[in-house]
Amino acid sequence: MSYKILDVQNLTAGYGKLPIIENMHAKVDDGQIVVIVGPNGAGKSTLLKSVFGLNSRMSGDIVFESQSIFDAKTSELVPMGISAVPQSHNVFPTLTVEENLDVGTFAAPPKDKTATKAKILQLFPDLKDKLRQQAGELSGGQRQMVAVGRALMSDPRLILLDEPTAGLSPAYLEVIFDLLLQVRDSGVSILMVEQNAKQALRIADYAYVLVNGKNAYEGTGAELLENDEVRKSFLGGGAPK
Ligand SMILES: Nc1ncnc2c1ncn2[C@@H]1O[C@H](COP(=O)(O)OP(=O)(O)OP(=O)(O)O)[C@@H](O)[C@H]1O
Repeated sequence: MSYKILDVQNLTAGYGKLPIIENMHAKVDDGQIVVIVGPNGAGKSTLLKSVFGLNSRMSGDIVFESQSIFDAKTSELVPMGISAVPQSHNVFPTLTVEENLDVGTFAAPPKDKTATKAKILQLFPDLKDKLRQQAGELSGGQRQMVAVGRALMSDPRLILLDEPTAGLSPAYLEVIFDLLLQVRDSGVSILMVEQNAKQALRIADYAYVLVNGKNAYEGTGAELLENDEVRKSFLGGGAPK
């Protein structure tokens, strides 16, 4: 099977000369949500940073839409169709919601900014009447919508999300995951790191468990939720729900 969107092959990457992830693989196909889970410090964020050109890629390859991006800089990746949402500080609190969305067009202007913004507001209707409000005044969940919305403003085909539900209440968690399903169904593939592993696996088309910088398990979200070892070691035990 060929992977149309992203193919991370045998990747070793880290910071300076220190490797954190080693010989790792991960793939994202068209229209998929792919989730990376694993213990603290496993290297999940490091993988996302490597794909987005934010740290040292040492060996292996990263292929986006059949083209190697192993040596590409972040500033080149956004116009190619990759966007990212960092884990924290991901909105400009003193800018309005609309200004935050507009920032997302700076690195790669969409073909039709008005149409792209309208599409995003259709996905996140909660933001419609808050366009002139400062992003810092919004709830955590709404801020997360702004951050994802901003990433979508460059019309990406792949977005990288680092713990989109970090710090959110359990009620909001479901809201954000539902929205991500809608984003996927709108034609944008998602590679996402998540601490709320059980819930994230429920929406995952495919998932990888990363341990100590190496691939440990992989499968569809449903397969991993039913895997006894994965459940015991990474999902807090208990029967699948
Ligand atoms: N900028 C950096 N420079 C040096 N080492 C780093 C840097 N960022 C992260 N590390 C190290 O890389 C390792 C993996 O960190 P990473 O943030 O990728 O893990 P993670 O799986 O995302 O963890 P968490 O779930 O806690 O966010 C850790 O040992 C961390 O200390």
